[in-house]
Amino acid sequence: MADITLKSISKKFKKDIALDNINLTVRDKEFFVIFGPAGAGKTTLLNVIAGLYLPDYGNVYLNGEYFNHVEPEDRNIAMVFEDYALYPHLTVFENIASPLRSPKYKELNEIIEKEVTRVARILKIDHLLERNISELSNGQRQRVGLGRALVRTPNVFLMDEPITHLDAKLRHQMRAELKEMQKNLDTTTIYVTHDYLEALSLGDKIAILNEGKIEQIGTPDDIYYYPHNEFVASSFGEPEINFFDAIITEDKQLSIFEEAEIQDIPEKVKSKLDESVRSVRVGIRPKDIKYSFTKENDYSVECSVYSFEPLGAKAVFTVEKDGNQIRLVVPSVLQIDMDQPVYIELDINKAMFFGTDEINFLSKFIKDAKGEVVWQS
Ligand SMILES: Nc1ncnc2c1ncn2[C@@H]1O[C@H](COP(=O)(O)OP(=O)(O)OP(=O)(O)O)[C@@H](O)[C@H]1O
Repeated sequence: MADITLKSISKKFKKDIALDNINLTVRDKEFFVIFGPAGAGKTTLLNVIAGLYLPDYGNVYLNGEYFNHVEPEDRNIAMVFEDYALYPHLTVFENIASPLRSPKYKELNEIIEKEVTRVARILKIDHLLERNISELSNGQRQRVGLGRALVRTPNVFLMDEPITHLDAKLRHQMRAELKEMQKNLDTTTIYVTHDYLEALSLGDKIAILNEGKIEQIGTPDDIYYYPHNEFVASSFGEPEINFFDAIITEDKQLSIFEEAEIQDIPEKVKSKLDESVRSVRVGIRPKDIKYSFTKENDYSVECSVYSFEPLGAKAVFTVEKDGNQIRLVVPSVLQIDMDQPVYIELDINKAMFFGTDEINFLSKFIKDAKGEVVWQS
């Protein structure tokens, strides 16, 4: 069993703050995803957990025990990196077996045989064991890299973008396989990615990191449906969510476009709106905007066509209103005349409401006695 807790972790490189007061707990057997853009601090965080970097401030605990002073090689943590440095002159079997032959783990041949076969089966490379690394595809090499980490039954797996280099089709396949593999492994895993689909599909929990700070921690549903702020909402979803400035009227109704009818605010949002709130930001995902080519009701507004980008069965249709671009998802068979007017209607029941400070009115978080944000799961 292995759970990991980070308390108030901060790390600087000269003047660059890579991690800024990180607090999180990864529970035993959880698949915990760390998601964030380039330079967010994801790899630094893994290195702190692995013991490769000492934090400037804060503590790491394993199963509640203070862990900062434990040397990396004594942590029993296995790391899988994006560039899986394999031994090119050895077979797949020998590559996977290599950690078990190291002086630290020196295992009997019989045990090595059993373990390598077990891992190779999980990764579906058992038919490749006698091949040389040079005879493998990139995807197969990636699996050998994973196999080499899996063979050790560590306390924790740390995976740093392990499938980023694969082409889209293979990545999709590996994503499904990683998920299946995780069920069989039963080992706490911390997985770094900047791919939001990977985060949503693999994570039991996701922590969103941005400029060294945690923006939100939650289940994939929490993150997608209750993003804590505009940064999180924009990071999950393709095409990106649309934001509108809107006015709350005296009788608590919503006005987004001057020429459209004001609308009722969904009850659950209304009850959270303070009397003094007069302006909000409304976030609506592209799939939640209806379109038509004739005006159908008083809630729709006229826009002009900006662009039409077919992507297989679906297309991204961008329209323009008062100089702002609004993204919609439509079937790609739609015939669009660039000069025709288009009417859009926002599905307010699917909208997210953010304050002018970009914080979502409905996201689940509380503040502790010190005023620090504590995420509810
Ligand atoms: N060894 C180092 N020396 C100096 N600065 C560093 C070092 N490692 C990371 N940084 C800086 O710390 C910040 C966080 O880097 P980190 O590699 O952790 O981000 P990341 O989220 O993993 O990014 P990416 O997705 O691009 O790998 C960046 O500003 C980076 O330039």
